[in-house]
Amino acid sequence: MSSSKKRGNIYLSGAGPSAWHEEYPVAKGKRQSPVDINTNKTKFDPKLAADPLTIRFSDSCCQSIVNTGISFQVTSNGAGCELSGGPLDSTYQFAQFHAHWGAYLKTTGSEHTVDGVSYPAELHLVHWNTKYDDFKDAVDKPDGLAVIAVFFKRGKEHPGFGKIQDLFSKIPAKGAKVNIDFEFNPGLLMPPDSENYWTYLGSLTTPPLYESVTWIVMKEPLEVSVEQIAILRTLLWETPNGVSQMYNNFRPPVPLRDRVIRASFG
Ligand SMILES: NS(=O)(=O)c1ccc(NCc2ccco2)c([N+](=O)[O-])c1
Ligand SMILES: [Zn+2]
Repeated sequence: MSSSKKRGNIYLSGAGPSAWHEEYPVAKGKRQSPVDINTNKTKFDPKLAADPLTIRFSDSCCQSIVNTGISFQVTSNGAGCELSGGPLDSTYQFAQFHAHWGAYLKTTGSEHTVDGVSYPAELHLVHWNTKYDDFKDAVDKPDGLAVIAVFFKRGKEHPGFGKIQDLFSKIPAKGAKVNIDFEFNPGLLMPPDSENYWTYLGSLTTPPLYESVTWIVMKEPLEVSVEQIAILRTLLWETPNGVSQMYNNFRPPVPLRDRVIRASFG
């Protein structure tokens, strides 16, 4: 058991994300995530448009949903769900999606920010590089993972995401897991325009913070209803004061250091 497991909630124990470097020195590394996307400093790269990002999802790729103790996670065997092109030099296979969100009536919640502005939540669709044997082999390699980040903004209801949220009541505690016995295509969670994105080399945003992620952050947010943002907080997690509603499970942006964020659009 790593000490962080004994401490339980990585966001609420000790000083939270600002103390992660004590157990994970890489937290102060050169390619950490998330970051603020300063749109005055991003650089359009025509090569990204020349070899368009190819995002393939299927109706049959989501098997189960689990409460990981810091988010929900919809897990996939990756069948028919692959990512290639754009900034990627090989084919990546879909593994899971989860999200990060804020507190009631707060504007924070996303991990990446755009010109210093947060969204209420951020979805992560995690893929692993098929040049490696499996996810576990890929997870700590510099080119091991590719994560698509989709910002959530308050607006009209998103019925597709609602079908996933209908399962939250079945996973009330850390480790709880249920099968998904209906077809769910994660492509439903992509914004209408997924041509425009930013990309940079970064890391996992929670311990062990491996510097193994090529981030692909969609410029256009996905609309979900204000009620759906609230339903995220009906998931439960352990806190130093007992089990309570899950929220503020996000790492704030860290320094960009010597990196340039590329844009697929001018
Ligand atoms: N917020 S994220 O998409 O960057 C993210 C964070 C952590 C992990 N994993 C934590 C981990 C890896 C090995 C042991 O434990 C993953 N992931 O696994 O895709 C994704
Ligand atoms: Zn995440």
